[in-house]
Amino acid sequence: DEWKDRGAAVSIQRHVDSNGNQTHRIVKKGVQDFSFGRTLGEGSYSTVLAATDRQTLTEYAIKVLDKRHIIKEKKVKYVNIEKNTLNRLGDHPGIVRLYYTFQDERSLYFVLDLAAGGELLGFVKKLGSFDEECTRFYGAQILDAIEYMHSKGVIHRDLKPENVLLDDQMHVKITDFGTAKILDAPRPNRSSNAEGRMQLDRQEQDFANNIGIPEHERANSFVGTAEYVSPELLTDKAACKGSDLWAFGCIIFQLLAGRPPFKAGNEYQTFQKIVNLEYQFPPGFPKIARDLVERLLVLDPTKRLTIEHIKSHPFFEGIAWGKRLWKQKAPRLK
Ligand SMILES: Nc1ncnc2c1ncn2[C@@H]1O[C@H](COP(=O)(O)OP(=O)(O)OP(=O)(O)O)[C@@H](O)[C@H]1O
Ligand SMILES: O=C(O)[C@@H]1CCC(=O)N(CCc2ccc(Cl)cc2)[C@H]1c1ccccc1Cl
Repeated sequence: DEWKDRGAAVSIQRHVDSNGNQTHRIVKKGVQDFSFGRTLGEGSYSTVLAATDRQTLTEYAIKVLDKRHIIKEKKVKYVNIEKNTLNRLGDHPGIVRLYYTFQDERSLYFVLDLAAGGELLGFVKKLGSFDEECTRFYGAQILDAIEYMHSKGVIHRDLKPENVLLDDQMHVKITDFGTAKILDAPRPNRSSNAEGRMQLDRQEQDFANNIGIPEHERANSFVGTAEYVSPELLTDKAACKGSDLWAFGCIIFQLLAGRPPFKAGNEYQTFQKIVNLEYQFPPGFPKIARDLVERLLVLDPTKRLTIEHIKSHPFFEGIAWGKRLWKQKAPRLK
């Protein structure tokens, strides 16, 4: 049997030799242990390939990062954040799991759950919008995963339909934790401003300093995705757990309306709409969903609904939270 230390590429195999003596073999997974298949997608610094473990025939998605490119683009810290965050979030059905990492001279490899269904965004675009039942199911799975992340002290900070993947059962698998924030225990020397909010971390400071500067001219700033960025991140305060719930509100709106609430000609105009809370519901937007969204898209993060309140909101009436949510069949997207 194998004992896997997740996040490392090591597995220890218990072995009994012919004289019945028990021995242990340290087995390090590497490129040779997998046969690589089709390209699932490309990121700015990565390529994601389907791959099969030659021994167990298990299928994975392997994210391959080019070291030279990462170093050139000064993204080494994102790689470490992604790895450390995924290692912390290893035990939830709604979050892409990291099984191994290994490297060779040119690349870093992350062996992840295969989300064979692709991106939720693809389905929203294909169908135009979701009906209430589908929005309720996918919203509930996304919220359940957010609750787990927050319970582990992780803020995603870039939640959007592109980062909500789907597995072969069409269940949610959230990915892309390179820009996540790990809420480490407040260090004694960390000051916090009036409302006791954590001070900006470097990424947020970078971002705050670069608002309005076109991406290509920014000096290494952290960029969430304009349409889903929360107002507190724009008015140069630190992101908080409420920032993920702002993005959640935007996602619920988008699933039902077929477009995000805040969208303008360019990023800067989108930011203006966000900080001025300038958005309209399309005619026919369901009333109870409207009530939920209005209580999430609130400028003051401390005034947004908490996860507990969202779960008991009438919009989620009938949802069985917890394990059952992940056992049931996904409603057919139509
Ligand atoms: N676990 C996975 N299973 C299946 N497909 C995946 C998986 N992870 C990523 N992908 C696909 O691969 C593509 C690249 O993902 P990756 O995380 O490398 O970059 P990205 O985050 O999309 O881009 P960027 O790095 O610019 O933010 C994505 O479009 C995604 O749809
Ligand atoms: O943190 C770890 O698990 C190891 C520690 C040993 C090690 O050398 N690496 C790679 C460090 C690294 C990060 C970025 C670049 Cl561009 C190059 C090397 C780390 C690593 C290995 C494989 C995949 C990801 C990472 Cl961060």
